[in-house]
Amino acid sequence: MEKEKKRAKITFTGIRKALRLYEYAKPYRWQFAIGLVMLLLSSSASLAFPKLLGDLIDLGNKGRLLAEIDRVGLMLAAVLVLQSVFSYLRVRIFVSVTEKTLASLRQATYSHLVRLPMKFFAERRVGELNSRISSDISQLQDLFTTTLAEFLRQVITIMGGIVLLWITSWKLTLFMLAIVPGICVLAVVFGKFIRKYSKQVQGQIADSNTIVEETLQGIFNVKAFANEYFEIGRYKTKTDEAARTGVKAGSYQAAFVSFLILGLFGAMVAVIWKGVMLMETGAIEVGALFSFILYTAFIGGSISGLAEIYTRIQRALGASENLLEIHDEPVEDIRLQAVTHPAVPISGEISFRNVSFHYPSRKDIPVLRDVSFDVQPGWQVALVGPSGAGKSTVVSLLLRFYDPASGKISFDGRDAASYSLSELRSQMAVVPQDVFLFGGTIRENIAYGDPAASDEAIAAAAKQANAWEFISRFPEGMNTIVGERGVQLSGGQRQRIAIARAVLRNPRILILDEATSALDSESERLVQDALDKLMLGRTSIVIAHRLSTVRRADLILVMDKGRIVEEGTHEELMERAEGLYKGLSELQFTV
Ligand SMILES: Nc1ncnc2c1ncn2[C@@H]1O[C@H](COP(=O)(O)OP(=O)(O)OP(=O)(O)O)[C@@H](O)[C@H]1O
Repeated sequence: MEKEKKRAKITFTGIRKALRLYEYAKPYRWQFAIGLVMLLLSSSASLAFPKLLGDLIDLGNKGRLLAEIDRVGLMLAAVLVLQSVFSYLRVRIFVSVTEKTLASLRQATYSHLVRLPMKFFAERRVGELNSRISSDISQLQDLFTTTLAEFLRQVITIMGGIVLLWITSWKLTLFMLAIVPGICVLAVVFGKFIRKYSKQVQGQIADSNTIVEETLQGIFNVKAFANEYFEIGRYKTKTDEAARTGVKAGSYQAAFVSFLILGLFGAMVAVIWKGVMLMETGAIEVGALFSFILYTAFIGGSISGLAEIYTRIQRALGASENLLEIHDEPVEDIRLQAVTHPAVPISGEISFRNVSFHYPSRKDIPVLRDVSFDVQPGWQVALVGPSGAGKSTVVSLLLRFYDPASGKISFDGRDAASYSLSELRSQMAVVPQDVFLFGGTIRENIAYGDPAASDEAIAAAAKQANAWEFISRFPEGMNTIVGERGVQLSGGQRQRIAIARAVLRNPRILILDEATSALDSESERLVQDALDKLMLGRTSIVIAHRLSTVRRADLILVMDKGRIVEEGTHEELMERAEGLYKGLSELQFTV
């Protein structure tokens, strides 16, 4: 339903909206204008053809062919040369304008996309966003390089053709115009009908591509669950559906083609019939009739081409609407350069005052209820509690991925909302449970903590994170490529890289999501030791699963169903006979 509405809107406001994309072409508008002039010249040159050929026939008819053939032949050759030169320039200019425009559109879309708030990504699928950047922009490429030029060429051919026809014989022109526009209107209506189907096929193909992408991204899970059959079935359903719609669209397309053939050839026959009748009365000569028929063919061809172009323009409008939807989403206030010296350095004091929160996608389910706590600079705070209690949500709010629905979060006594997002986040570092490594080298992955860091600083961070020892054992050392998502490294090694990243960042607040899966004891010792060094002298908020972490914490916040149900140190909480903490600690937090 929602999609239907969007399609209908394309016709009315689509063009005006899409013109906003003109902004990206603006720097090249003069180049584009020259391209348009070239287009005008090459189209006009092609219009001279039928006229010159008609002249040639008339000359032959009057027996003056030998005397004049060189003149007409030379003119035809000149027209040919001009047309090819103009066309060459037009294509070159249009392609260059398009490539530059689309590059800046791609850059603007991407830079907008990555600055969108978490809420946006939580509600959308990666495949869908991917296709916005790739296929929607390619649709526009088509529009700028060929469709628009074709459209203008056809319009010039139709208008210029009609003017030239009128000069040759207005009677015959009127007769032709009585037939052809009717066919034109029918063709447009028919084209519009077909467009509906091709859009549907496109959507279904996009859906099936999302399945491929998700399956490949989650191939580990697919295989582990032996769910290949399920994915194959899902893909089959979608592609069969697309094929069915495609076949249906194809049968309409076929009917459309035969309609055009019948209509256009029928019109041609009628024009010849009428022309020959006029020739009998001496109103038109044979050469002129010949060029008249050629012009009519040109015009007919252009009109039928227009229907196809109409469809392509509509498709491009749909694509630009999709893109503009991303551009219309409000971005977070993110600075586009590294924050080296924050204007307002924070000390690491944190306070939550009566914070309540629900995720924007599930407004009726409260996730945090009236959460209040205070953290002094340098404290180690452990968040514990059963799964779904809201621990990760507290961290998300701390990072300001979301804003609380009510209540206040402050850093150093100042409202979190009053800090610039980039500055605030630049003073925090996260060591997540599931470490994400990019497909580059180990050095690049560590440098993600501070892209401007020197090689020495990166090596020092690796050493402090107890990662140096295994990195130096690789023949390529720091330049070792980690596979996609770091599959070539063990869990413990990945964690130490993430720790090195955080060391390099030198944050005031460290956020740590402890791994639930047990590492072997040696690896565990190395990771723990690296973390201990990292936590020293900064505030750390740990989603804790290990008893050793909680024992040492300055403050333990025990969460359950979105509330803080107990708080204090390990000793204090163990004194509560019936406490949730006591119960959890007996399970050793390995939930
Ligand atoms: N992006 C989201 N949109 C909607 N609801 C969410 C989202 N993320 C989490 N939730 C819900 O919020 C609640 C708290 O989730 P949260 O991840 O904070 O719990 P947690 O204590 O960290 O759990 P775990 O220990 O299992 O990671 C859960 O009920 C969860 O379903």
